Amino acid sequence: MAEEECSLKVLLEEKDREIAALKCKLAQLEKSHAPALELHGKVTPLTPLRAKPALSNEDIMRYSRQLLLPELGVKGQLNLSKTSVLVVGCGGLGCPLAQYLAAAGIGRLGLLDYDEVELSNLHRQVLHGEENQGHAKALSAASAVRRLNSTVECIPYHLQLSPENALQLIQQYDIVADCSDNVPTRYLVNDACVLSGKPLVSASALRMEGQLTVYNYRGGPCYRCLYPLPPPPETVTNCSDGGVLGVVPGIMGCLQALEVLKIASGQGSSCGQQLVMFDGLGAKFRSIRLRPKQADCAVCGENPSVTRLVDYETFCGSAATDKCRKLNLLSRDQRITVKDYKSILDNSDPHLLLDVRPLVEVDICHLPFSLNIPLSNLEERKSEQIQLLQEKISQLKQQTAGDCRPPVFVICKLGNDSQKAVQVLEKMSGSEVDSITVKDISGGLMAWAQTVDPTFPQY
Ligand SMILES: Nc1ncnc2c1ncn2[C@@H]1O[C@H](COP(=O)(O)OP(=O)(O)OP(=O)(O)O)[C@@H](O)[C@H]1O
Ligand SMILES: [Zn+2]
Repeated sequence: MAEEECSLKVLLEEKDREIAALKCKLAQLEKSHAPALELHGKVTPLTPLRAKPALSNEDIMRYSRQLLLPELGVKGQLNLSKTSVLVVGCGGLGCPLAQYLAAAGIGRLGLLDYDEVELSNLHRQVLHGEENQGHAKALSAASAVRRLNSTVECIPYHLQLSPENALQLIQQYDIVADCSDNVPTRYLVNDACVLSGKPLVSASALRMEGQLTVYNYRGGPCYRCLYPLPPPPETVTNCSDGGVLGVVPGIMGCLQALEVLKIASGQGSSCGQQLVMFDGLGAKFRSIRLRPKQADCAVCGENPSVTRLVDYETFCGSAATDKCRKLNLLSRDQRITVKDYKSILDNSDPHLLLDVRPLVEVDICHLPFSLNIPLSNLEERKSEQIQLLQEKISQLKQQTAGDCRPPVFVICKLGNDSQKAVQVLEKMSGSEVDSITVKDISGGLMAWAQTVDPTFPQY
């Protein structure tokens, strides 16, 4: 009996290995298909969507619960089946949006994203699973959508929407949904929608709040009518900086799906000149009426200056991805690498390590012996915190008798806030803080985790 059990165990282990090898092969195959899809997205024009003459018995069963709605009915359902929607971004908003559009029987769904699935996406990007990590989001979302409703035509685009491809793509769809997370892409999608005459269902979500508007719809304003100029890049916070509770983009993505379905079915959206605001903390929705289309709008106005797509990264002063937002505020001699800092630790050289992240991030992980004063408190010159810093510096001075400008190293998550903190500290005068050598640790704690200590958590 024991022998049988043992050989069964060996067999199972062997099968597990086979399954793992097959999964690995599948992942490689999916990856190798991505460039082909990218090309497909760029060059191949789509065939027009054919209207279904009538609902099949299977359609009637599948959509029966929504067919019963007088607001939709058979006519509305047939309208859905002949509508195509381009989803820009398959992240926190795009996943629930695509899921509900597919479930409701939209005719064609274009799923566009340049990025790959990461573990930190899974709490909100609910079409992707653990096994999709490292895979193209567009492909992962497409296969989840196909599993849900194989009658929906689904076209993944593993590429970045850019001024070179946006018009060609957007012109092929009836409705566009902006589910991206950066300002240049918002202007790009807006302008491409205005120039192609497509309604744009746009939403955003951050922390515990969300917003939704439909632009360029039935004579209503476009995004530029309301925001003629981009915000200064340093005032823009994204989910990887500010955090977001997964269900909040879930709610906003569902609201986007609702507006798309209303437009596609023929019922129409009421958000064409309206901003819907969701406050997750207070569990409240608020709607405000927006100003109308502006005659002097640069793209949809009477004498537009934007008549073709422009360089949106230059216009906004920031990148169209949130991947490489690295500031360069200091000179070389004001910065050290994480490896340099490791040698300082190894040599036990006296110094002070100042961590300028918010407390909530310090609670996630931190280096031992660091002093935490958030950048915002330094900027506001919070007296208690400055006093604490001064005390630590005078202790350091006692340790480093003879060194009149002892070293203070500043660290944060990615090395952007720490540079700002160095500038703030250098401007402080007339105090202990005045007589230090202050340097930024380049790349911050994430560089520390990647190059010095792989056991240090990344977030
Ligand atoms: N110009 C663009 N072209 C294609 N996809 C885009 C573009 N701009 C943004 N996106 C995609 O939009 C999605 C936005 O979703 P979300 O903010 O939830 O995700 P994220 O960038 O993965 O998050 P995090 O900031 O936590 O890394 C991302 O998947 C991003 O790759
Ligand atoms: Zn406008």
